[in-house]
Formats: sequence, structure tokens, C-alpha cells
Amino acid sequence: MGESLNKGEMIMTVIKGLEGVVATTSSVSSIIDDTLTYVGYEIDDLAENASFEEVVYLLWHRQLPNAAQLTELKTQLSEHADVPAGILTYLQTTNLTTSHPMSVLRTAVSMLALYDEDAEVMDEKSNYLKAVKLQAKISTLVAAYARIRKGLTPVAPDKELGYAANFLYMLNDRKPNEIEIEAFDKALVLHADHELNASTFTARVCVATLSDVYSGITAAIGALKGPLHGGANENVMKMLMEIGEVEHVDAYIQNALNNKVKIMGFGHRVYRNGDPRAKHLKAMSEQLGIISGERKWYDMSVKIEEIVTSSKDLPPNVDFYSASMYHCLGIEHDLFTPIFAVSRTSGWLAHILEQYENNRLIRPRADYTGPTGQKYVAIEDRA
Ligand SMILES: CC(=O)SCCNC(=O)CCNC(=O)[C@H](O)C(C)(C)COP(=O)(O)OP(=O)(O)OC[C@H]1O[C@@H](n2cnc3c(N)ncnc32)[C@H](O)[C@@H]1OP(=O)(O)O
Ligand SMILES: O=C([O-])CC(=O)C(=O)O
Repeated sequence: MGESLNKGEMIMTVIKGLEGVVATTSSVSSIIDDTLTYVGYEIDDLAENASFEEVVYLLWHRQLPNAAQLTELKTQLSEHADVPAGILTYLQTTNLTTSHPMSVLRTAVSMLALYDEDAEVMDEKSNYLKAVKLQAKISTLVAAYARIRKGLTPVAPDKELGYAANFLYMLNDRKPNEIEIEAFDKALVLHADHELNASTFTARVCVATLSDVYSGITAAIGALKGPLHGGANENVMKMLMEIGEVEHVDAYIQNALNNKVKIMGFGHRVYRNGDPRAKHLKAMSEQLGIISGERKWYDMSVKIEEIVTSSKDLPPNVDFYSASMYHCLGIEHDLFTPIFAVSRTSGWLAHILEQYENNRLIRPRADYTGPTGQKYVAIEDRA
């Protein structure tokens, strides 16, 4: 694990990637013995029974809402779902073809702060309202961007629809059916929070300087984008498309493993015996695969899982079956990670609010390994 170094008065232990380091207390979510809970509720229970809005309330208030509280949150999310016209105009007048959707989202979310006169106000009430606004607007932003880049007009949010249904409606300009809503809502529940993952840690580090909520979410989006984290779901689909057919799986995966290429959607820093979210996404991938007539992506995924788990003992993580599942919902592949961000914003916000509640600057140390005792050399004397 780590190496202890005595530097003057300080004992420094270097733990690469901070593996196993406990950096904060938190009452939002936990992973203990491979069991994931949100505020003590097991993810299996929530995935089967809770709506995304209930989970948002749970994460932000540390209790499930009663009917009136849930209605109030839903009303607030609807009321704030419109995004400023200036941001839509910016997206409509910018060349979006060379940027990854996560980069566009990172910029668009950052721009939201410019339209919020309370962006810099630092009290509990204002920060909570910013959380509501961000959660409400981020799904509208993703859906609007997805249409604008295809030359289509954004679809205004429908205030009568729930969060999951509204996103699919704004994306496709078509009211989704019950199966689509249920699957998408469950995916949002499953992705909502995950203890101190890299993007959540990023958000907490950012706001622990007492920077604002928008900065925390912008920073977190940047961290989620990477293929070792949320960006893996898009890369899983890339791999599935490259493989193309079930009968090509074996050769492709064996070759990748022999060449020490990481298989996207497998492995995890914390889970050793498997990610409890994967089974739910697997079931939805199969169900939607059958309904959409595109079952082959599920079949390929199952074959990949068999090979990777048997040869490397690496179980699939949340990003593996979400890829084929989103594909079968008709979602463009490079929107998979922005959709992850839409859901995870709820967790990031819960952690940001928790960080403000009991803040201390997060500032670890580095073990310096560079040269020492150097003397400045004038530029004309340098080689
Ligand atoms: C929402 C999420 O963020 S879930 C994670 C999404 N990311 C991915 O799916 C990307 C693929 N997976 C990975 O890169 C890793 O498993 C991570 C980033 C998730 C975890 O990383 P770490 O805890 O640092 O594990 P690390 O990368 O050191 O892997 C340990 C060993 O398992 C191997 N390994 C880990 N994941 C994989 C994989 N997906 N495919 C092949 N081998 C793997 C490594 O090569 C390494 O082998 P070695 O000891 O022989 O060198
Ligand atoms: O916890 C992690 O390291 C990554 C992960 O699964 C998530 O963020 O959902």
C-alpha cells in the first residue's frame, strides 16, 4: 500500500490513488461489505421501489419525503426546469461538432451561474435553492444540447411530467411509454450517489475552499468525464460496436486481455465481489433488448462478462450494462455520460451541502521527489 517517510516533524505516508484512505465522514451514502446504501436504505430496495425524485429528497434531507414533501420537491423541480435563453442561444451559435458532450455540459453548467444573481450567496437557504435549480436545469440542458447539435429546436420541459419522463420527452419530442419511463427512472436512481467516488471527492475539494455550488458541480462534471470513471459507459458501447457480433466476442476480449488492455465497465476500486447496481442494469438491458429487437447487445455483454469474470475475476461495474440498456432506449452513445451526470448531480449536491455544513479546507500533502538545491542559471548560460 503506502510507504512511510519521515520528513522533519511530519510522518508522510504515500498511498497511491488514495486507496483505502478515509477522507471525510458522510451520512449520504455508504459502501460496506459490497453493500451500497443511500442514507441506510439498500440500493436494491430503492431501485425496486423509489422514484428518482424520492431519492433526490432522501439524499438532500437524509430522510424519505412524505407525500406533501415529495409534491413540493417535484413542483420546485418543474418550476426551475427552464434554462436561460442566453445559454440556448450560445449553444445554437457555437460550433459543437468538435467538442465532447461532457465538455459542452461542463461549460453550460458553469454558465448557469452567470444567470443566477444568488450564485455567490453563501447561506443554507440559498445553497439549497441552487441545488434545486441545478438539478432541475441539468436535464433540460442535456436534452436541449442533444437536439441543437442536430439542428433541431429544443423541446420545452413539460411541467406535468416527472423527472425521468420529462428528460426523455425533451430529448425525443415524444411522450415516453411506461416501460421507458420506469427503466430510465431506475437508472437515475442507481446512478444517484456513490460515497466518495472521484467526481464527488472533486466536488467536495472544490467547495471546501468555500467556492460556490456551481463551481463544485462544474468541477465534478470534469472528473466524471474520464474513461476510468463515468466516461466508461460510452466506451463500453464503443467496444460493443467494434465487436459487432456475439461470435466475435471471444477473440476480441482474449486479445484485449492478452495485451493488457483494460475492458471498459469492469473492475472497481471499492467493490471486490461485484457492483450491486450491475444486476439491475443487466435485467433492464435484457428487457429493453427484447422489446427493441436489439437483444444482441445484451447477449454480447453477457458473453464478455463470462470471459472477463472467469479469466480475470473482474466483475462488471455500473457502467457495463447501462451502455446496452441506454442504447436500447434509443439514446445516442455520447450522451451516456452526460446522463450519468444528470443523475449524479443529486449526489454531488448532497455532498456539497454536507461539506458546507461542517467545512474544513481539504489540502493533503505531496511527497516531493524532484531535484533539490538547484541554483538559478541565467537564460543565456543554459544548454
Ligand atoms: C462509475 C465508475 O466510475 S465505475 C468504474 C468505471 N471505469 C471502468 O470501467 C474502467 C475500467 N476499469 C478500471 O480502469 C479499473 O478497474 C478502475 C479504474 C475502475 C479501478 O482502478 P484501480 O482500483 O486503480 O485498479 P487498477 O487499475 O490498479 O487495477 C488492478 C489490476 O486489475 C486490472 N484491471 C482493473 N480493471 C481492469 C479492467 N477493466 N480490465 C482489465 N484489467 C483490469 C489492472 O490492469 C490491474 O492489474 P495488474 O495488477 O496486473 O496491473
Ligand atoms: O465509486 C467509484 O469509485 C465509482 C463508481 O462506481 C461511481 O461513482 O458510481
